[in-house]
Amino acid sequence: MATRAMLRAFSKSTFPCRTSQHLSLASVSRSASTLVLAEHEAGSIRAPSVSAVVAANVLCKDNSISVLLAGSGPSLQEAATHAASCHPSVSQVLVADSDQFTHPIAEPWAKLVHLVQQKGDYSHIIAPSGSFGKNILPRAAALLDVSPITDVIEMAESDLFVRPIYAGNALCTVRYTGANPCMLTIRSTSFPVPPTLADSKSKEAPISQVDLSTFGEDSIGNSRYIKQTSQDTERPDLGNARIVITGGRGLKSAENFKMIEKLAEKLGAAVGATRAAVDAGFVPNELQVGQTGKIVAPELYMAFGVSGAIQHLAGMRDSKVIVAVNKDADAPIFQVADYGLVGDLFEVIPELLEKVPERK
Ligand SMILES: Cc1cc2nc3c(=O)[nH]c(=O)nc-3n(C[C@H](O)[C@H](O)[C@H](O)COP(=O)(O)OP(=O)(O)OC[C@H]3O[C@@H](n4cnc5c(N)ncnc54)[C@H](O)[C@@H]3O)c2cc1C
Repeated sequence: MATRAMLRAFSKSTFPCRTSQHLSLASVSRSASTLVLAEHEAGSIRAPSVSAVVAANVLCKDNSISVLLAGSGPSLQEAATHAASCHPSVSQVLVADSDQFTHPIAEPWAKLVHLVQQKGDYSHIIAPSGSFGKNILPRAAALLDVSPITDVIEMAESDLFVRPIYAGNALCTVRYTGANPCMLTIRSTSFPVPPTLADSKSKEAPISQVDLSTFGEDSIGNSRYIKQTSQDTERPDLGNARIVITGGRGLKSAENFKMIEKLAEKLGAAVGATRAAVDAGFVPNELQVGQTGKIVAPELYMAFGVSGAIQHLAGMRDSKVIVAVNKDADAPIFQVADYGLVGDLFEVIPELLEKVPERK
């Protein structure tokens, strides 16, 4: 069985596809002052937004990171307090408090970014590469007349970034030669929050309100908030979980998929799925892992009845330890697995459920 280490070495060093899109040789000199667009929930800024601060810190060693939060009500103020102490490099938190931001709709947010950029003249604007950042950043970039760079996994220099292309099979180095601001979405799995940071109580940055007096009512645009549905809050968030248990088409039905959920419960894990499992209606599409789903990099990724299509691997190949169970010994998932078991998942999962102790 080819080991994952071999595959990684192949794709990251000897694979001939590390491309360079150096648009011009002239390097743009910037003194970095970065604005991070942060998403918050229940009075805290979300983990991917803290990763965006970690990424911003690679650019700005001189503590000049501003965090922008928008919303309304008391939970916004709680989130601002959290943002103010989430990383020692945060120099200020900007809060836009208005009913227009109660839901993260892209149009008013993009207009807000435009307004804040006009006042702050930031060299970089960074958002995490989830649905929040992917929704807002391109619109804000259009308003600011710059071209964003998405899915950055490495900040090589303040204007040189690495991002995956072809479903993660090649890495592309891009030099930004446009005008300020350089707008980026970052993959949070590539900028993990150091555990020591979560434990430490860092200094509190000042919090100030964004002046919205010039912010018109016309920013609502064509989008309308209908409702938000989210996964069971008892379970860890798929994007940040330490363990992910994924089921594929091999599970055969939504009823059988419940075995995956039971195992995840026992292990305190998040549940993932392949696109085939989602398309077959076993689980909702928020659980999809892969090129067109979520990108995960947990400590442990267990895949049951997953063939290992390239589009699926694009979302999980950076997991620390990969375990695969498949009845087909030639399934491509075994090429990236650290531990592989050729077997019938309908025998393996019940046995695991029996042997794994209940969580206290
Ligand atoms: C543009 C594009 C984007 C895509 N994006 C994604 C994406 O984001 N995520 C994604 O996952 N896919 C994505 N896909 C789809 C992808 O190409 C595959 O079709 C999909 O990942 C296959 O899912 P699967 O492994 O569950 O199903 P299959 O490929 O059908 O594999 C099922 C596996 O289960 C095994 N199996 C069956 N029964 C058992 C059993 N009893 N015990 C053990 N093993 C068993 C089989 O041997 C087989 O290997 C995308 C495709 C395209 C074209």
